[in-house]
Amino acid sequence: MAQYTRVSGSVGLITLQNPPVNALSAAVRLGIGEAVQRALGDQEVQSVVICGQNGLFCGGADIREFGKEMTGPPLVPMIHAIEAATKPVVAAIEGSALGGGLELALGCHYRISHCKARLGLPEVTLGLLPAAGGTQRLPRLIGVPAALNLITTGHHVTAAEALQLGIVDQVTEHNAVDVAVKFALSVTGKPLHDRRVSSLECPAAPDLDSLFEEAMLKVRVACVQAVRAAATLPYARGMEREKALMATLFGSGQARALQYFFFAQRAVGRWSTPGGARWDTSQPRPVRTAAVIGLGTMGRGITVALAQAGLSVVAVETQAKQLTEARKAVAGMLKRAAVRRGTTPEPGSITYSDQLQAAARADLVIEAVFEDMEVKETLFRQLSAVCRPDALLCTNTSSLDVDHLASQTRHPHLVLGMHFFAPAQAMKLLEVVYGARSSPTAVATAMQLGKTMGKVSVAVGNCRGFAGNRMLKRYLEQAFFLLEEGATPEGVDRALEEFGFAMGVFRMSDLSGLDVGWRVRKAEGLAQSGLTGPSARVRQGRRYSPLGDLLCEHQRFGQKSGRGWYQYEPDPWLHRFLEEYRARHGLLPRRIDQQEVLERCLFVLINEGFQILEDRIVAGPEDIDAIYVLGYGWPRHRGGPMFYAHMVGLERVAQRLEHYHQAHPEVPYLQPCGLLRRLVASGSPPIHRWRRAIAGPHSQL
Ligand SMILES: CCC/C=C/C(=O)SCCNC(=O)CCNC(=O)[C@H](O)C(C)(C)COP(=O)([O-])OP(=O)([O-])OC[C@H]1O[C@@H](n2cnc3c(N)ncnc32)[C@H](O)[C@@H]1OP(=O)([O-])[O-]
Repeated sequence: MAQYTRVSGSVGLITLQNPPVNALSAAVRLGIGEAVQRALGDQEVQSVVICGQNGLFCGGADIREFGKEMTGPPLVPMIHAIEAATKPVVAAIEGSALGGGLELALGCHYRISHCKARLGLPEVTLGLLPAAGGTQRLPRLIGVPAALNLITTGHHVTAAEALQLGIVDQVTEHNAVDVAVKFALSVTGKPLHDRRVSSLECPAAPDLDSLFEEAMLKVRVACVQAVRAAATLPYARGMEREKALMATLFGSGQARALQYFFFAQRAVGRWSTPGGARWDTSQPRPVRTAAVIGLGTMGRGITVALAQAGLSVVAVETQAKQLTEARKAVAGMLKRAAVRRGTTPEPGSITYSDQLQAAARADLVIEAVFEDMEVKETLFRQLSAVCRPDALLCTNTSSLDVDHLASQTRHPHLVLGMHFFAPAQAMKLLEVVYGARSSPTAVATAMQLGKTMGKVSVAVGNCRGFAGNRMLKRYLEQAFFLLEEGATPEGVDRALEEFGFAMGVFRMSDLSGLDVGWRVRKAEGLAQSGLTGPSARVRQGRRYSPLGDLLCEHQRFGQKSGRGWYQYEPDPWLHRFLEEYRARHGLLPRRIDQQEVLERCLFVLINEGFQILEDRIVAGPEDIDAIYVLGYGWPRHRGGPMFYAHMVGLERVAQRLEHYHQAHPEVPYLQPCGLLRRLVASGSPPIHRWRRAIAGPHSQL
């Protein structure tokens, strides 16, 4: 909706009203159109101001309407009508003017922005282009190079940057609506022709062709083609081109996946646990001081993330040398981040200590010591004695049992996992792992703290590997099996990288270090050296590949040792090693195509995702997708593993898993899990219905 009032005698004020972000829904478009007509027809009104309620101009088109049949008046003619108005129209931009919101403002004759506002055309991040005149008006207003940059990256700019670029006419520290009303009074009666952006000539830029060619290479082809139309065609033909290009994008799988993921990231904030704790009934506690115990790579990153979020941090490391190094490294990270942001580093909110006692007054403690249960058990007992009785005690373990650690403390309801991803100061994902006894307040507090640190927090139940690493294990396992059967690391990685992963599984393992997993497998009794014959490839009655262990026995730990699955210097060793390994175990190599690589690696991971949903480790498929896109490099334009399964079709996923299970009966995880089978049997409902379908006693399956 849009509210119309008259203010200061002669200014028609139109306020967009559609909480929370004043998205341009059908009702809002209708409301704006009617209000504009009213203002233009009102004899008393000399000028018009458009603003949004609650300090936010407009978050753009209503993404929830995408993919549904269009209702209500379209956006483009409405913006045209505003631009064609014979009374000056001023946009008062507060909060955000994004996508269709900025395009609406570009249709106005003047733009006044509050200094804290952010502006941008993020459509490309949703697989779309700014098709409400954005690709035609923005280049005419600020020139092709700057417009191309904003449109093809989707980056937001600050009000100050927008002023410098020429997107807005004035920036104010005061109430932008009041300033815009005064401004509207001052421009009453002034000619409007050269204020209509669509009638401007696109400013000439040298060497436009090479600019477009370069931008084309950056893939955002449709956006580039549309902006090229602005530079080369009259406005009306440019608009036709924009519309045609948008039509090709609108129904694409990529756009659907990106829009799904936009909402998935937000859906994970509405967490719930099988015990009945929920985001809307659990109150987080304020956290002002946090302690980090253990200042290795993870501890340092966590310290930086907490300090950047404005908390006081007590950083504890008992080894003197490590403490000195950490202090230097943290200062360096904070400095580099400040330079990137164009600010100065915050004055020290971090205190360092080599004594655990220093954590005594912290509201929350995150331990990031060596991944070893005995070390962590001892630490939790000590923390429980040293810290405040109401302090939250969190572990950054990536796989150890949170319930067991909780049982070492006096207040197990205050113990949680906070599983960060490296580098912890940069990665957007946080798994908040609740144990059987974790209190709703503890979960809410950790979830909120993650958000304060700018992360997407996902609530996950306690199980081996939690959600992300539990699924990863199955994916890695299939990759090893494929090598045994004849594939090469290059071939597997190529298939995954062409699918969209930034790095294939072997390249990724080399980067993170092969010895880490080896140590875990040794502790679990899986990695055993010297085994020969059939028993070498079987553990706990299931197929097991010792390839990763053998590589480590040859001191190939990945990039850190100069070689792993790849040879970082000329070295035919690995292929010979694989041939000998296959011969030793009587494995006949065969040609493995890309389809098999993808299906075996990805469908087994998806199958484990369904098992995790069935075990109620996470509340919905969005949780898994957020974890995989933000923490494990799953290509965002494919929405996440569970959305991908929905796109491929559950029946096909189940059939292919069944097929591979028949070929490899010794790998039980290839068998479609119960939930996947039941979803298929109930007609493969779309992904937004899975949550309801899974929900315990009311299950519809
Ligand atoms: C021809 C067409 C051409 C134009 C195309 C476009 O404009 S494409 C659009 C281009 N625009 C964009 O891509 C901008 C997307 N939006 C944003 O970047 C941010 O929301 C923000 C910066 C506006 C506010 O940040 P913040 O941290 O204050 O808030 P938050 O992010 O937590 O969101 C709060 C709630 O609002 C919901 N919601 C948000 N936007 C939309 C929407 N457009 N629609 C519907 N819903 C939307 C969001 O799901 C959440 O709902 P929940 O979970 O509470 O049910």
